[in-house]
Amino acid sequence: MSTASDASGACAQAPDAAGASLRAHPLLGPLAPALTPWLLSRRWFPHDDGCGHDLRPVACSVLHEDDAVALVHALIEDRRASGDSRRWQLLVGVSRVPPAAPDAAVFGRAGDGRWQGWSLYDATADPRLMTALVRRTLEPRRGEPRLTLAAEFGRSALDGLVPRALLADQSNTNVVFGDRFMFKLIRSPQEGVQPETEILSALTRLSSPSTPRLAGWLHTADSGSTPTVLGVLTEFLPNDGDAWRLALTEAGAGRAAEFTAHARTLGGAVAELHARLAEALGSSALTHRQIRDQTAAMGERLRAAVGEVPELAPYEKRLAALHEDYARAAGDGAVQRIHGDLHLGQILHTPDGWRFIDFEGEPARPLVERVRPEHPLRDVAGMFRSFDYAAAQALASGPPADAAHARAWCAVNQREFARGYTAAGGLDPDLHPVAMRAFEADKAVYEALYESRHRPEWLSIPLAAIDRALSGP
Ligand SMILES: Nc1ncnc2c1ncn2[C@@H]1O[C@H](COP(=O)(O)OP(=O)(O)O)[C@@H](O)[C@H]1O
Ligand SMILES: O=P(O)(O)O[C@H]1O[C@H](CO)[C@@H](O[C@H]2O[C@H](CO)[C@@H](O)[C@H](O)[C@H]2O)[C@H](O)[C@H]1O
Repeated sequence: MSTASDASGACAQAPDAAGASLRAHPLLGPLAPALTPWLLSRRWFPHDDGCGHDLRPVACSVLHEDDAVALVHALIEDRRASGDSRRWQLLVGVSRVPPAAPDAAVFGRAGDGRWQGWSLYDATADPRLMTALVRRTLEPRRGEPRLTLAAEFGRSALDGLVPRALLADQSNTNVVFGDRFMFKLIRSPQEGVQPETEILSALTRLSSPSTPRLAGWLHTADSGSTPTVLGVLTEFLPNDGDAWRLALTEAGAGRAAEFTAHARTLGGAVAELHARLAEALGSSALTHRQIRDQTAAMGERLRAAVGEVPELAPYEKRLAALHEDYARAAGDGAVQRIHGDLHLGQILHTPDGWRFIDFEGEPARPLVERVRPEHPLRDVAGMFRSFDYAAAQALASGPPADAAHARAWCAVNQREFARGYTAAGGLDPDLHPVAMRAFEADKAVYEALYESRHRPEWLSIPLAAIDRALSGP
């Protein structure tokens, strides 16, 4: 597919060009002119250079239809000019009259065809359609659509529960069913073992209190092919927010000591989570081969990120040297399943203590990489990075910005977190400085890629951290 760049090098590809293949599809064709620009502008859809997208239908079915409203399920592949390709999952509502959903969810009207002129919108925002999704997939009819909700409870448990979409779209879209269940629609599903269902299923069998219980999962059910997990249903955990909100609130209000106490208990909770993950899914000694593979993977991620985020280029050699340092220093550690994308926003503050959610791993990575056993200090490094983000957000941006105060707040909370982690049986990060430096840098490189794709205005946070780490003594 040809793409055009303007004089500044920015891409001038129109959404029309990206959606050419969708327009030829019998069902999606009339929806494509409105659907394509909406998809390209979602928070969960990567905004790299906005260029070179070629969207193609993979599967499409009508999950519900009456004379007022329809629910269309679609899997769409985005083939990039760069050679990458990723799948995206959409639930589109089609309504004859203005839909039972907030205005912000509505993105246009259908062109010609059976729904000509009907409103198009994100169906996750419509309680009727989310109820229809559950009914239809709990008891799929023979033939199309081949989607099944495998439920770990009696079928009636969801009856009468009113669905409500969470407003904050992150990597996925979450819908609460009557404060009893949380349904996560995975926006970029991949074929194969899905880490969140695998981990939550194992921890649920163990009756682990660290996480919500797994209640079910939505998956494709084509015979002969590996299922793709499309959604995850868990127990809803009543909470008064996550650790990220708490950190920003308390740091912003100058109540530093309060959060420092939380940092310590967070460390303890992560150590307990790691112990439960090892018990449920095993652990093994880190081998030379794994060290080589991990080092090579960090190098590949770095090269790919530099290709997409030119601001990383000046640091590339020094970052690669940190990977080599890790390869030389890594010795007699152990690997096990970890959270994989741990940050303050993944830990809910509940009346029963800290609870961990979102075991998907880093959403941009292939599933095979996300289910590998890893060094547990990777999660600790993720948390250290998150304290840095919180400090940058709460203390180092906006007036009165105070970079020195932010750095001190971050350091104290990292230290307390590490103490809590070690006291509860985790490794002492201070005894593994080379691994910690490599893992924090690797995470910051991932974050630079994530921010440049999804929140370019936050890119300076990981870049500043990389700069500090490499300019230090
Ligand atoms: N089991 C749960 N109980 C209560 N709230 C939850 C639960 N799971 C997720 N949430 C809420 O939904 C938000 C997004 O969930 P998450 O799994 O992190 O989605 P994403 O993959 O899009 O980041 C969380 O920040 C939290 O507020
Ligand atoms: O949406 P997910 O929770 O699956 O994770 C992705 O988005 C996160 C941001 O929402 C991102 O986390 C980064 O920003 C956080 C602050 O918003 C910060 O606390 C984390 O340390 C930082 O990595 C995460 O990397 C990404 O995978």
